[in-house]
Amino acid sequence: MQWPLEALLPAKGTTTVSVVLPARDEESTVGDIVTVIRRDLVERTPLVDEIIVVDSNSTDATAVRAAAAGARVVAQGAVLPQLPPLTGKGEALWKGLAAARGDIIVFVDADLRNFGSHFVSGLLGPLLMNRNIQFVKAAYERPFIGEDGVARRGGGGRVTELVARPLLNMFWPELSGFAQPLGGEYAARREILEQVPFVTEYGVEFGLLVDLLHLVGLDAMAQVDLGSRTHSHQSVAALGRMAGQIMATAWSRLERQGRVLTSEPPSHSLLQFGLDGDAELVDVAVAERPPLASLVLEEDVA
Ligand SMILES: O=c1ccn([C@@H]2O[C@H](COP(=O)(O)OP(=O)(O)O[C@H]3O[C@H](CO)[C@@H](O)[C@H](O)[C@H]3O)[C@@H](O)[C@H]2O)c(=O)[nH]1
Ligand SMILES: O=C(O)[C@H](O)COP(=O)(O)O
Repeated sequence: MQWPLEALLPAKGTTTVSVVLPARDEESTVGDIVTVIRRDLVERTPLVDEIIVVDSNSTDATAVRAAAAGARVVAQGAVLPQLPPLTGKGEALWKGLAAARGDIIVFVDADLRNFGSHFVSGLLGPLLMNRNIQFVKAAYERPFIGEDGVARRGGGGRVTELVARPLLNMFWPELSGFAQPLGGEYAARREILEQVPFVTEYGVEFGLLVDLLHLVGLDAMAQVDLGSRTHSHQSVAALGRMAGQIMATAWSRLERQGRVLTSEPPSHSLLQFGLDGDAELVDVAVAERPPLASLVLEEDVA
């Protein structure tokens, strides 16, 4: 289904829309993405009310590039500074939600290499046109772009294929129809995002899908086909750590839903081996932020 801007604009009415981009060291892509959103969806067709880049402890020029392109840049640690800081992508998204003012929040990764404004307008389509829809997830083909620059169809999304999809089919088969459960592009109404916890690190997308299914039910969750998505690939070792975080997230939800009983908690240590046989013990634990709506801020009680 197509979502022409001329149909979306009247449907938007007074609804406000925030686009939130979590970004850690994305100086090479974040500026172009912000520029396209601002040009197409703020200036030409005013569908988007604010663009926020959450600078996730970058050590490069991410914040400068994002601001120069027209985003409001917030440092992850500067949002809700009274809370002890946590790390990772989930933390960046939760802080982005806290900083955003829109009725609808659109999350977009800041490392996309083939970004077009249809990523945002496509995600907005079902939410603006149908009041019953609460959450929209993007689907796309995910090629793997090798060092030779050649795109290999079906080669991307390795953690999705090897970890997330099998886990979802095993334990939450209602969610198996989401073609890209780990993808970073999705949109939702603020009021439901504020009612679910956010897992830190890379467990956030898996946790949100499972928790939102519980909160709003499958009929309120939609999917849009956005064509193809290319991004920066991480190393296999980094994806191993991501996989560990996603398994830890799945386990926490199984426990919470009373579907597993455990006499001792699973280990969160992962022993990884380098090319020289050198071993490194890494921590794949994930923390969790509470639903934003449950947060009693000091200024609220004062
Ligand atoms: O500590 C972090 C780590 C990442 N990011 C940003 O989050 C986005 C996605 O991170 P990336 O490292 O590119 O993740 P992928 O390897 O692409 O992982 C995929 O799978 C993850 C687990 O579901 C999702 O979080 C990602 O969105 C999805 O693209 C990018 O804009 C990053 O800059 C942060 O803001 N803070
Ligand atoms: O979603 C995933 O599986 C991870 O982002 C890894 O993606 P990649 O295999 O395309 O790097």
